[in-house]
Amino acid sequence: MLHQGIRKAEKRGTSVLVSQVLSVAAVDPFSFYAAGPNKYDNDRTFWSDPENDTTIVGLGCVKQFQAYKDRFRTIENEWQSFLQFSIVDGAPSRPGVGPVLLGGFAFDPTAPESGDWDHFPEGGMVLPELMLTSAGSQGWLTINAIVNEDDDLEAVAEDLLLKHHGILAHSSTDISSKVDAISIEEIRPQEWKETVRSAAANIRTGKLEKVVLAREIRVQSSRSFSSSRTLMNLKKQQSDSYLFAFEYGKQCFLGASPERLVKREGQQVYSTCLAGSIQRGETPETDIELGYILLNDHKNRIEHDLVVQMIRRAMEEECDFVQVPSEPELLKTPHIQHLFTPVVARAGVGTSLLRMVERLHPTPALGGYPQEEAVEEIKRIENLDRGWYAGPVGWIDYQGNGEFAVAIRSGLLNGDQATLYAGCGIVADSDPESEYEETKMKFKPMLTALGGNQYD
Ligand SMILES: C=C(O[C@H]1C=CC=C(C(=O)O)[C@@H]1O)C(=O)O
Repeated sequence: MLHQGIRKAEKRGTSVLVSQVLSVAAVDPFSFYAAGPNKYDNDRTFWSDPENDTTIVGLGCVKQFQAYKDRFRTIENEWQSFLQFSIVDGAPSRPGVGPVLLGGFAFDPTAPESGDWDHFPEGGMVLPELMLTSAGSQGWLTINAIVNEDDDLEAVAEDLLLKHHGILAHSSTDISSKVDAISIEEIRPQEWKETVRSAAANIRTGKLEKVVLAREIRVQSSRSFSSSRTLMNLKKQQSDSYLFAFEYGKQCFLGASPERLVKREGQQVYSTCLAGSIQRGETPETDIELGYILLNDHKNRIEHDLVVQMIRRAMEEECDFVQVPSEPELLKTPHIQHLFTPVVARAGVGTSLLRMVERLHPTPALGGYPQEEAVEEIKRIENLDRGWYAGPVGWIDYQGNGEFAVAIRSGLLNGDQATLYAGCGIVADSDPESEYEETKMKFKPMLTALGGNQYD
């Protein structure tokens, strides 16, 4: 294949992607990720969906796709033209195997930056050098190489074999899920509550109907945070969420999000409306009671309905046969219950996964309503560099299948420090104190995974 690739590169006068897929016995994706730093220091990606349909771990990077302006389309176009002369061998006909890009997008590329996210591009997806896809007891290893016309076949082949053997030899690494002692620093909580108060007042008098305001907390550990350990903990504690991790330099952005943005599998498209929150009950009875309160709460229903309206409209523009249930149901995670409305559709002619991401982001679950005004309001009053928090993160394969989640319940690890982010939808009758309590609840999944739950 490499020989074929080099010949093709000569003929076309361009680099050629050679992608070889091997079926492998079940390899634990967490161990595979943890084995990465030996060779692939700071260059790892992780994705898994709540159904465990697709877990993808990427090590290294043979090509980066980064864009600022028109970021979704630019990456889409570059990916398509890059794939034009690619050679893919051994890939089964299932999504997420063979050439796959993994990555994400900042919430708002035009927002002022604090420096916290310096290593992260506004839009950045990577094609890993080695990628493990696992689904139940099945696994596939995709090895990607880019060859050029003047490459030496023997040298390229030897390099690939060494990497391949090296990683498989290491992938039995045992990861301890022990957590460290951590301390928490709140960042301007009073100022945030004040901002919520004035945002709600503006909503009562202006044309904005909802704005999502987020805040951050800083966490300090006695030793460097480990993204593999944190992912393992998230897997144990938040098994019904999407898990994701993206390393850039010494930083790693990771989290456990319950919220799908959009998934495409063949012509089938799925999205999710998730907004409106309440805590879990301590007993099954109080839990059911709280769920009932949430389903019937006026403020939460407004927050949720605005998300449904917007997603329905966006999906109807891009897809056919859009189905949206008329009433929300409950989605329960270990710390929180949400109002949840699933959306199913068929991809329209000429649409694509990244086009749908562009059309949907940010939904009123992360930005507000109307969309543009809400994003402007966030920029004006929030005083937070969201970076990739609340942006779309996910993957897209060479056949256009893939999935994006919304990067909430997340944090940025940086050595022995971590910054965690959480926000909530503000509407006309939002109360700053209860919104503050809601953000505390939304920090808990990440805090528990990092080192305990002393944030009460
Ligand atoms: C913005 C966040 O959550 C969103 C998703 C679900 C429920 C939400 C809410 O009830 O406010 C938020 O819209 C976050 O967790 O940081």
